[in-house]
Amino acid sequence: MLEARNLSLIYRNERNDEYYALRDVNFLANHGEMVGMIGPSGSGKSSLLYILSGLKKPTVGTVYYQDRALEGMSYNDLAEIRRKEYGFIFQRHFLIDYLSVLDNVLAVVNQSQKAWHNTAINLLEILGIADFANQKPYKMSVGQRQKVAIARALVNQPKVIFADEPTASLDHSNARMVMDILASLKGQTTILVATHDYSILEQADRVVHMWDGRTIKTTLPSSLPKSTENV
Ligand SMILES: Nc1ncnc2c1ncn2[C@@H]1O[C@H](COP(=O)(O)OP(=O)(O)OP(=O)(O)O)[C@@H](O)[C@H]1O
Repeated sequence: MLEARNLSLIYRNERNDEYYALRDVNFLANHGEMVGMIGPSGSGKSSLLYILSGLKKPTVGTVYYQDRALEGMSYNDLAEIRRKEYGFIFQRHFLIDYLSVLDNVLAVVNQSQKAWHNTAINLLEILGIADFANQKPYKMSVGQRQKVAIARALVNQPKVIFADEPTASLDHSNARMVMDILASLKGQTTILVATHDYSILEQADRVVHMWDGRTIKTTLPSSLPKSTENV
C-alpha cells in the first residue's frame, strides 16, 4: 500500500558538505497495518514520515502509494490524496488560533456536509474534549491541543495516518487512550507512528528501528523493552 525504495535525503551545509538525514532506506507498510518507527532524536523518523507522505521530496529514491509513484504525480493529484486519504499528526500541532476547536477539526473537510460535523463531534467526545468544541485552541492546555490535532487527523476517515510523536504532550493515561484509538483503526487504516517512546508501540504490528538515517532492523513490539525506558 505504501512503499519506499532506496530513499536518501541529503542536506548540504554552508560549506557544501553533504549530510545524510536518510540513507538507502527501504520501507513497506501494508494495508491496515500499524507500523512503528523508533529511534533516537535525529535518527530520521520525521524525515521518513514526511517523505512517505509526499510532503518532502527525497534526494534519491521513490515512494509508491497504492503502486503509484508519488514522483510522477502532479501537485494537484498529490494534494488531493493528502486531503482525502491521509491524516497527519505532527509534532507541532498547527492549529488555527482564531477558529474554534470544532472548526479546526472541520478545516480539512467539506464543512457544508452535516455528516462531517457529527463525525467531528463524535471524535471530540471520544477524546474527552467535546466541552471545548466552541473554544479557541489557544485557551487550552498543550495536551488538549494535541487531542484537537488528533481529531483533525481522523475526521476525514483517512486511509493512511502519519503520526509523528502523537502522544508527546500527553500523560500516560491519555497517551494510552490515543494509542487505543489509533489501534482500533487497524485493519481498515494504515497507521505509521514515529516515536522515541517504546511504550506506545505495544499494539503495532511491526516496529522499524532507525539509527543515523538508516533502518537497522524490524522487530515485533513484543521484543521491545517492557519498561517505559526510552531510547
Ligand atoms: N531542514 C533541515 N536542514 C538540515 N538538516 C536537517 C533538516 N531537517 C532535518 N535535518 C537533520 O536530519 C536528521 C534527521 O532529522 P529528523 O527530524 O528526521 O529525525 P528524528 O528522528 O525525527 O528526530 P526528532 O525525534 O528529534 O524529531 C537530523 O540530524 C536533523 O538535524
